[in-house]
Amino acid sequence: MKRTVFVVGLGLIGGSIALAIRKEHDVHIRGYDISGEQLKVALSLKVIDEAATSLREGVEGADLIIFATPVLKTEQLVEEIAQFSLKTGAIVTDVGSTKVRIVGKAKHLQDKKVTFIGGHPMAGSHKSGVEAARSHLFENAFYILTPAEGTDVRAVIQLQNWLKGTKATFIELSAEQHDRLAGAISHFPHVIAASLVHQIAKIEGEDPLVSRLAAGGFRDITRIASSNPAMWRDILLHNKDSLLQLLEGWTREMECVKALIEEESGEAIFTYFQEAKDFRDGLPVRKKGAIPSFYDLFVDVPDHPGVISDVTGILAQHQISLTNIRILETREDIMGVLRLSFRSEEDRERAQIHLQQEMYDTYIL
Ligand SMILES: NC(=O)c1ccc[n+]([C@@H]2O[C@H](COP(=O)([O-])OP(=O)(O)OC[C@H]3O[C@@H](n4cnc5c(N)ncnc54)[C@H](O)[C@@H]3O)[C@@H](O)[C@H]2O)c1
Ligand SMILES: O=C(O)C(=O)C[C@]1(C(=O)O)C=C[C@@H](O)C=C1
Repeated sequence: MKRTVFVVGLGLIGGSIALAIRKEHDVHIRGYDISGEQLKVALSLKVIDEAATSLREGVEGADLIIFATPVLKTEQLVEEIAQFSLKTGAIVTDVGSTKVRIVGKAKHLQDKKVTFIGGHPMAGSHKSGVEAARSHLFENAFYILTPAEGTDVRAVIQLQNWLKGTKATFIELSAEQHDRLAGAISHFPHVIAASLVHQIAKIEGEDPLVSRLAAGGFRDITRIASSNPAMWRDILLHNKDSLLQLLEGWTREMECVKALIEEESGEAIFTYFQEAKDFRDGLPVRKKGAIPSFYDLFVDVPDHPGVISDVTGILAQHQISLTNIRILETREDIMGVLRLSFRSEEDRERAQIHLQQEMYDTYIL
């Protein structure tokens, strides 16, 4: 008989995990979502095999239960299932961006003969919903697990085996360390991105030209400000202490920068940027995580209809797959720049050769 996986919350992450599990296991996937629409889409996209009508019904007989709901909800639901009948030996996990409060609530499951292991796949997107789910979303990303002290190591291995289709790299942290680090590398940057957008919105009130000029660097650094506000509200509320500490540190940092500018200390300003560049350039680039792995190729294209299909046609003709394509807006009035992303260095090299043969100017940054 097939084993049963129950996914609660069929959005971007729940859907992607379900697809990744299906790739490696012959399982029956049951889903539950508060939104009937998401459930319907998940069924029609074959992300799940069956829709549960309630949490109680969904957990029944499930071998693996995954919470992929917003973190405040997950905290409640993990406690709620403690009143239901759960299969002995089942593993319960979650994918929430915060861990301390969720893992704390999982203590209610201690007497239920199941094992709770907190989880957080460190990859995602600013998109939401099951339509955006992809089985390869977590490929090469870190997948943090936060088993509580004394957790049976066999359960941790079992969970990693369930999740091997994610092709992520598993790493174990305490829930506290997780929240401190995720606060610094993920939660806080989202606050900064949103604050930069607010700053421009205020300036726009005085000079509307500013948003038309906001391209390149501004767009890159604020992409994540387009993320789901409800999700980020919950994360900030959950990770309050780490974020308040980070905000204090950041305020001090900005005071230092302010002083450097006021004093017109050219050398110190140079060092400030140089040190940041050295650190960032030294971050691992072949993994998803702090810096995603991109094999980008830039192509100058004249601004005329059909040019994108010509470029993609050339790639298709040589069976080169793209992982992403984007028109950079900086030069829209003169000449377009296409940014093509590939899965490997080899794909990028082949694309460059074939596009150059067709007289396209290409370059790698
Ligand atoms: N988006 C990311 O980049 C990312 C990455 C890693 C982890 N996470 C975490 O994954 C979780 C889900 O995020 P997402 O991006 O998939 O969000 P999403 O909005 O795409 O999906 C969340 C789903 O949960 C459903 N839901 C909400 N309340 C519910 C309830 N009470 N019962 C059942 N379903 C309910 C929603 O209807 C929605 O379909 C969050 O905890 C988030 O912190 C997100
Ligand atoms: O790529 C993005 O859009 C993300 O914001 C993904 C991101 C991140 O901050 O890196 C967001 C939240 C998660 O908990 C993990 C990954």
